Amino acid sequence: MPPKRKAQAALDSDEFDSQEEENLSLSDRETFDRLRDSFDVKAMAQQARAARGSNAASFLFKKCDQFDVELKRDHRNRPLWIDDAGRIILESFSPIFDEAQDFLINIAEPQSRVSKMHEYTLTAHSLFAAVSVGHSSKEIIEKLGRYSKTPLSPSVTAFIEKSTSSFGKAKIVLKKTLSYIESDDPAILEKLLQDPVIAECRADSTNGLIKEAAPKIGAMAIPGTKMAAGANQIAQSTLDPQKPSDMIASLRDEDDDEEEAAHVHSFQIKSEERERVVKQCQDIGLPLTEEYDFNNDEVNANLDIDLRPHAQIRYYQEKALSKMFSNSRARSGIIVLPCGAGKTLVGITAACGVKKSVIVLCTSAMSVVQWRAEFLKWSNINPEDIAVFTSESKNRFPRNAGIIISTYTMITSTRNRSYDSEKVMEFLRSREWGLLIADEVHVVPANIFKKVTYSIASHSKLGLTATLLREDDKIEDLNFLIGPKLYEANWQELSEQGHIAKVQCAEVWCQMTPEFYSEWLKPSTVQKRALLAIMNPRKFQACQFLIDYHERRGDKIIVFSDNVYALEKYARKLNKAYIYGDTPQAERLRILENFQHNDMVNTIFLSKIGDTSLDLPEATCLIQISSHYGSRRQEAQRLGRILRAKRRNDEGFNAFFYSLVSKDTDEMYYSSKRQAFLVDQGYAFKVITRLEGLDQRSDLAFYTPQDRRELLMDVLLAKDTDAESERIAGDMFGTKFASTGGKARKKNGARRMAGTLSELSGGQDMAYIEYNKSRNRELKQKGIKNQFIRKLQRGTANAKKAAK
Ligand SMILES: Nc1ncnc2c1ncn2[C@@H]1O[C@H](COP(=O)(O)OP(=O)(O)OP(=O)(O)O)[C@@H](O)[C@H]1O
Repeated sequence: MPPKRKAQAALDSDEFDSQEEENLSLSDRETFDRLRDSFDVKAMAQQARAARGSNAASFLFKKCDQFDVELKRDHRNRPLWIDDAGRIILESFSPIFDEAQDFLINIAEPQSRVSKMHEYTLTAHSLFAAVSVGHSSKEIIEKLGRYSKTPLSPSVTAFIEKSTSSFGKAKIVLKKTLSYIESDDPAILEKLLQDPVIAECRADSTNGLIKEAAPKIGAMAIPGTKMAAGANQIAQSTLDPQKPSDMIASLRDEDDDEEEAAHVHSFQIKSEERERVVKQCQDIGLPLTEEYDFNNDEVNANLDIDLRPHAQIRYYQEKALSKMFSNSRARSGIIVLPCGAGKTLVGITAACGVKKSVIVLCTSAMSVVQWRAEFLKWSNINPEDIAVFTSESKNRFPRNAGIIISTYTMITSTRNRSYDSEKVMEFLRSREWGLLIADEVHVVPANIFKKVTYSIASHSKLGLTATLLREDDKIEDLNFLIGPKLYEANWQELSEQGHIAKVQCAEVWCQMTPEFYSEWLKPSTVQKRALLAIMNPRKFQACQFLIDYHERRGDKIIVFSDNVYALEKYARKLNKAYIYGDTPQAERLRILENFQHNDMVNTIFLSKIGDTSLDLPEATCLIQISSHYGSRRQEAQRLGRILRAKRRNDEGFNAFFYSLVSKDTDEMYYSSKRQAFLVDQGYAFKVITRLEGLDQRSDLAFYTPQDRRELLMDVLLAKDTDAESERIAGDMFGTKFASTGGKARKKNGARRMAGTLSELSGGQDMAYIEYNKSRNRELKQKGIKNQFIRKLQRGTANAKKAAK
């Protein structure tokens, strides 16, 4: 029975039939389960029936007083339910779904977007972001009312009015690398200065305010004015890809009719207290805006950069950028796009829009190399104008304006800076930057980002991420560290349109062998038990079986293991190449190059260094054998490695994502936690309880009891440190989470459905040949070069040369 009828049936029966509930697809079930946890389904169904509601979601709103209110007569044509607390359910099967979704994405936080129903929440932050991209309070209330099946409750209306009324009253600006709070209205500043925290952060000790003639910069975007209309026009512009030159022109379009305030008033704050002030202003209900009028900045030199003619911005990239650039200024904030959807090009286009010096911060030196290569690929920037600041190369650009790409660690580490590093840091500190692009921004801890903004005086900041997720729940910090979320794309929509691959996700349950399980049950250290679960021979065989199966289908496979001991054991035993933190850069590039272009190398093993930023469009299958506790962020980013699959637009193409878990161990608990985010993005995880044909395969590793006992001995003799996840210098991922033993999140885990591999993809008749030599060494002897890798290598070599 389709989910809509299923929901309808729930209205017509006294309770949810558990057998029928089993038949729901996982994503629908997940929504029902989660919502049902917080509501009383029976009562909801009765209430909704009483209200004669015949809509799919009506029974989900038991606690809403508004169900005493009549549904609008034409409620069937309206797609939204809004409860008193600002939670919104959108029916994705409504004919006006697209229009309603476009609107909701601007004003509310998406929580869950499974196939038939999407869930959003109105928050103060989301409404602040809505006003900052040109929506007025009146417009928000009117539109929500129009889409809603019931009249808006007064509490929702009041919340919207309150959250939007204080927007734009004061802003934070940068003048000659110093920070000021500025407003047209001195009373607002006086009010701010009455706050003890803000007063303490003031840089000067005078009582008065600085009064200046209003700069050309003009007033802030006022919702409903021509400026805002212009912004909306860009936001709602054609979905067809635009010519890059038009795109940039529209981003830089000026509006001369804007009215200017006669004077502005300001006071200076201590640069190191910038974030504290921004946060405090938010807390007291006077959020500061940060916008950069780059067109009128005559102090900082212009950067000669434009997109190349072949760069065609996709519609969702354009939508995201239009949120940043409406009203001809660059607004600080965060853009959320799925992995592989092209955040780098969004960042590059933003740099082409601002045309002032840009600093890009990444999480690793490898990403730095990739960002540089992408700048050269998509823009006409003079290669000399892009400098790289990493431990290997410490460059500056020679002209007045340029781009520097570096890592968070390079900018924020204070210990033992070399002379060269210190010189570059001085260079970075001494100037104003037009734009700071923060890649993978969700992983940056607040204290690190504070150090960044203290060192780098930038007029605007753009945070890029695929998952606004942090296991320590500090994601809220980003609102004041960078700015509000400007745009978040829908994963399923992009995958339907072929911008990212469609993926079949499965969790494969692997029985522990008796000898491994009896050891696992004994009192032992957490580390040893984890290692026993990872090295479970059944898991090993499942991995081997899946590799064989997918290699035969012509897939290119990445096997992920956080644990380096397991990574090496698996890879060596299966004679596959592997990369982890200690693998030298040249060897990494050689392996990746072979993976992409050598038909003999179809599987590689990667440690968590491959979680992010690796652009391997050949990869079509991913197998995860060990991972970082319940990290939803890692799960999503790993999925991202196959979302860019080159073959994604082939007819009927599917990429595959398998998580192998040892049954009846902690791995099962963590696995379900890990899936929660992806389930919210509409992915359905199947559980494979039995790999058909695996038991008959006598050629698989550890087939004999003797082999299994030997493996067990190895594992028991391994050091506890072997069982730990890899620690990578400068790695910021999940460190906090690790310290809490993975128990930081309260969010529900995903629910699973049983199935067999054949349902997913079918599989039999595998062959296995064992080699003794390390595949890494073998590849070293052969060596293949392609353009992409050569470019990467050339980038590194040039950087090294320049550094000398
Ligand atoms: N508009 C576009 N036209 C053509 N190719 C594009 C476009 N945007 C992005 N791509 C390509 O898509 C691939 C993925 O882009 P990118 O590496 O920027 O993804 P990402 O969003 O940063 O992913 P991750 O979060 O995994 O790092 C790259 O090969 C990039 O060149």
